[in-house]
Amino acid sequence: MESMTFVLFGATGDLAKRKIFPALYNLYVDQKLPQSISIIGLGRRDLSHSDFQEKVKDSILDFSRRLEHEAANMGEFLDYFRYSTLDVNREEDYQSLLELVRQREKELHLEENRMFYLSVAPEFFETIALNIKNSGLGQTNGWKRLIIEKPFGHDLQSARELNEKLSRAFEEEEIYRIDHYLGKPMVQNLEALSFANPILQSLWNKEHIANVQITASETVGVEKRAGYYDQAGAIRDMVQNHMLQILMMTAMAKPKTINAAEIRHEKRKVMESLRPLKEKEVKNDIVRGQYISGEVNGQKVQSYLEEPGVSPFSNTDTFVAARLWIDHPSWTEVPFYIRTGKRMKEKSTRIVIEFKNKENQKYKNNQMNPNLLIIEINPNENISLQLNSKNPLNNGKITPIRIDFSNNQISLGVPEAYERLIYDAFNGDSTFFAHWKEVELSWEWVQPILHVFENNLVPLHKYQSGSYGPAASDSLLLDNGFKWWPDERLQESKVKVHN
Ligand SMILES: NC(=O)C1=CN([C@@H]2O[C@H](COP(=O)(O)OP(=O)(O)OC[C@H]3O[C@@H](n4cnc5c(N)ncnc54)[C@H](OP(=O)(O)O)[C@@H]3O)[C@@H](O)[C@H]2O)C=CC1
Ligand SMILES: O=C1O[C@H](COP(=O)(O)O)[C@@H](O)[C@H](O)[C@H]1O
Repeated sequence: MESMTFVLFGATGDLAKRKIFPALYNLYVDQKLPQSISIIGLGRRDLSHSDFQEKVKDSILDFSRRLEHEAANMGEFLDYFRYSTLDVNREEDYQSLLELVRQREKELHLEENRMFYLSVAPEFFETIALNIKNSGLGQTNGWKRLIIEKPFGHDLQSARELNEKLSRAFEEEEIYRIDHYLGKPMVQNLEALSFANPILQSLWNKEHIANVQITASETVGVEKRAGYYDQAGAIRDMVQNHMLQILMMTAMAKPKTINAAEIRHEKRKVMESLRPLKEKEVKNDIVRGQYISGEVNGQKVQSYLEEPGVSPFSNTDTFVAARLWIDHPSWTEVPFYIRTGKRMKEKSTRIVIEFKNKENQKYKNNQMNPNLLIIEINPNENISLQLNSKNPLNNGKITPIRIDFSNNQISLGVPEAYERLIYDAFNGDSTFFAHWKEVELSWEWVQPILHVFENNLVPLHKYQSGSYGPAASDSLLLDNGFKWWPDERLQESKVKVHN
């Protein structure tokens, strides 16, 4: 791998502490860091190089997935790090940064490859990009790359403005937009699952698939992020990015070649085929909700409106479910359902593919369950197939059986999303980063929903914390003769019977 300088804006922040330093450390342990690298952290507060190295060390001890931090190795790793004080608005700070970058490039005989990671609030992106350009940091004899964290804009217009400003300093190929869902092993695996398995590939279309359900439910509430979340809601926080990215990865056609350009091209085609929503369709096809108090994992929790920092009159959505249609010959009349919410019964990110069952009528007196392919993304990584089979203990009645292809043993040693993504960015592989066109098309699709939500043109369904969300989200599927899988309300009612 080429030698480089990694410049981290926001190096004293939460994301750096919890994700970025541990990811860099694990890459180091796996010998996946460049042989020669200089890592420069930036923040407003005054820190010496060794203070900063101590912070990096603490973050690894607290958050690294592995504890192979014997002192000798740790010392070598920490020696890559230097710190420079920088206020994003002070031009002279970029000059000091440039001096440090050049000094380290000289000391370590590095090529002039520079990676800039903006782990700061998005309102700083534009200023930083401009200063990178004007200060000379961006003029190199090697390559330059920019990694940015979502949110990429607050709506379509602001996203376009942001992109336009970034593009004054960086080319599209130089921008790596992190969507950490694209770093999850099972999301990355979707492409292999559907295209490397002829059995599944032949079934991956409207002839055989009845509907697709994508769920990202969380048990946590708004946590300490009300300032951001109350302005964003689930629609911006999860749907515009993660949920639509999973949709693209699930519905894309087989690329001509498996490479970044072709995969991103096919993903874009999914978004271009996504049926746009007008106000009427938003009313029919979108359900929004907000949690009230309840019990999650045995703990009583307060309502969204009682959370610190949330406006007591907030109409912010903490739950969104939607029915989507992809107007592409492969997917005509196949509904895709998505839903995401906070303070729900379980933490589960999964895709369920329900297959059509044309043989159902042949078995009289036997209500058959559909075949399901269940792809569990988080917290478990697993693929399972639900089939129908005769049960010898029940007079040969046809009952569903599950075949599990559990990955849990392997997943213990699997790199985390940030490790995979940072490694890919080091290598210039943008396959699992969001292309601007994907981001723009996602905002275009979401924009009418923002309008309807902001003008309160649809009900805000209150749902109990610890539930499966508003019952109205079931109706989206019932309208088409389907239900969410696994059969959750049934499981819920069974639990109640046993109680
Ligand atoms: N935390 C998370 O889990 C996630 C965060 N993100 C995104 O990552 C980004 C960073 O988030 P997070 O780490 O949580 O934020 P924090 O508030 O914890 O950290 C912000 C960082 O920005 C620096 N900073 C603030 N103002 C300035 C300034 N004027 N000049 C220079 N540096 C400044 C701070 O340094 P100092 O105080 O020293 O000035 C600090 O290092 C955000 O865009 C967020 O949306 C995305 C996904 C998850
Ligand atoms: O980006 C975000 O994702 C998390 C959920 O991520 P996961 O990896 O735990 O599924 C969500 O809690 C957060 O609100 C959102 O900003």
